[in-house]
Amino acid sequence: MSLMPVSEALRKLLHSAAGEPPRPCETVELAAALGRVLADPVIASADVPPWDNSAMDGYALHTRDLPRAIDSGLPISQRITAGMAPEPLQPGTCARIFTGAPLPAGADCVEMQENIREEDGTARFAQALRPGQNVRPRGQDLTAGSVVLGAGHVLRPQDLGLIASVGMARVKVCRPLRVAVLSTGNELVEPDQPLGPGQIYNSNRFTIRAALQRLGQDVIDAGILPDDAQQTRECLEQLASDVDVIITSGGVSVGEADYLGQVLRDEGQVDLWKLAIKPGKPFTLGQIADKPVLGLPGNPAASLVTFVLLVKPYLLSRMGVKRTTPLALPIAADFTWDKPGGRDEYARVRVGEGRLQLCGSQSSGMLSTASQADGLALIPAGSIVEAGQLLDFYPFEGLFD
Ligand SMILES: Nc1nc2c(c(=O)[nH]1)N[C@H]1C(S)=C(S)[C@@H](COP(=O)(O)OP(=O)(O)OC[C@H]3O[C@@H](n4cnc5c(N)ncnc54)[C@H](O)[C@@H]3O)O[C@H]1N2
Ligand code: MOO
Repeated sequence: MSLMPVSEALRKLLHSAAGEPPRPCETVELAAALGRVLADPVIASADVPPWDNSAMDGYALHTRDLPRAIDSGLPISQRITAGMAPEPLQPGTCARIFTGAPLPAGADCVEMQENIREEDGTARFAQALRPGQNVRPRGQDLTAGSVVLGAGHVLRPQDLGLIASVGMARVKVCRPLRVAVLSTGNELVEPDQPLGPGQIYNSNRFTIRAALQRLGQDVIDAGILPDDAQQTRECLEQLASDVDVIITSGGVSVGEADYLGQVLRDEGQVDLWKLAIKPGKPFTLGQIADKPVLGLPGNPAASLVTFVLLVKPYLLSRMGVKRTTPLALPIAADFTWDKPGGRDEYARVRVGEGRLQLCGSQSSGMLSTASQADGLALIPAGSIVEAGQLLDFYPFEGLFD
């Protein structure tokens, strides 16, 4: 059976997300809006800055008075600090002015104080200035009525500052999704419990929960589900009545105990399965009782990679975010890759001396190499890599934000 290219899987995921009802929204204080998704565009109600102001500590004057300013100097007729409302500048004079202070009417430029000699209330200028020099004009940053940020924008620290700069204290944002996280497998035990024969600790639960928290979603931890068809069916149906999205790990491959996939096929529907991605081939998109189920493969690295590359764009799209694909940076490989694979491989890599270095084993059962890595590098299906070749690098910072 041929594997579905990742691009096609992503298209289907985003199409499926677009078919869901839009998120309800809520109004939050700006200080609590970090990472939230704007529900409405933010429009500037006034110009920023609201008036022309000085970019330097110095002296404001009109360029027409420059010949005299250089020749014999100009009397200083006022002193303007930030926060003051200045008087209009008397012709033939200059004003002492400080960074951020409003430019007085009648002045059109500012000279920095390092270039001025001040003596007995007179400022002597040394050089010519252009109109507008060292002046930050009204509306330089934003003009009244312009779109400050569009709907679907994920708010970062600089965005909160920008919104505050137009005087807004609250924003309308999308309500987070209720997302259930379900771990499947008889072998799983929670940390702090003794390990019995054949058992391992449930690590995916923590990776996935934390990744969802980073995205600001409401996480419902549904615990561990044993490998049992009846319990899988009941658990999925119960979760479907309670949450917006179900994310599972494990049980989606072809094994006899891979009940997650089986129950979806028998009781719900499977829209995506078997992708040309490594790690992560058995990633599944399905539905149960009309609720989406995103089935991550159990192998920890496969779970991580499919979360950041497939689940995250789906969730962002559900939240109304427009740009859902992660930012890729072209960086030269410091390794060779001789055997072309049949799937797009997302290799765990470090950046050392500006080049991508493989982080040891790329086994999908290993998580330590993911923790050593700075991000993922794409080695496209059917490709070899020569040292120095540019690869798309996806830093974890961008993948998890
Ligand atoms: N005959 C085939 N076997 C497998 C194929 C295949 O195409 N044919 N695909 C392999 C690939 S690729 C992957 S990836 C895995 C995924 O299988 P499942 O999603 O069904 O996952 P499990 O079998 O339940 O578990 C796989 C592996 O991961 C460990 N695991 C599971 N859950 C957790 C957890 N919460 N925390 C830590 N580790 C977990 C589990 O113990 C297994 O070792 O299938 C291949 N097989
Ligand atoms: O996704 Mo599996 O981990 O490709 O080997």
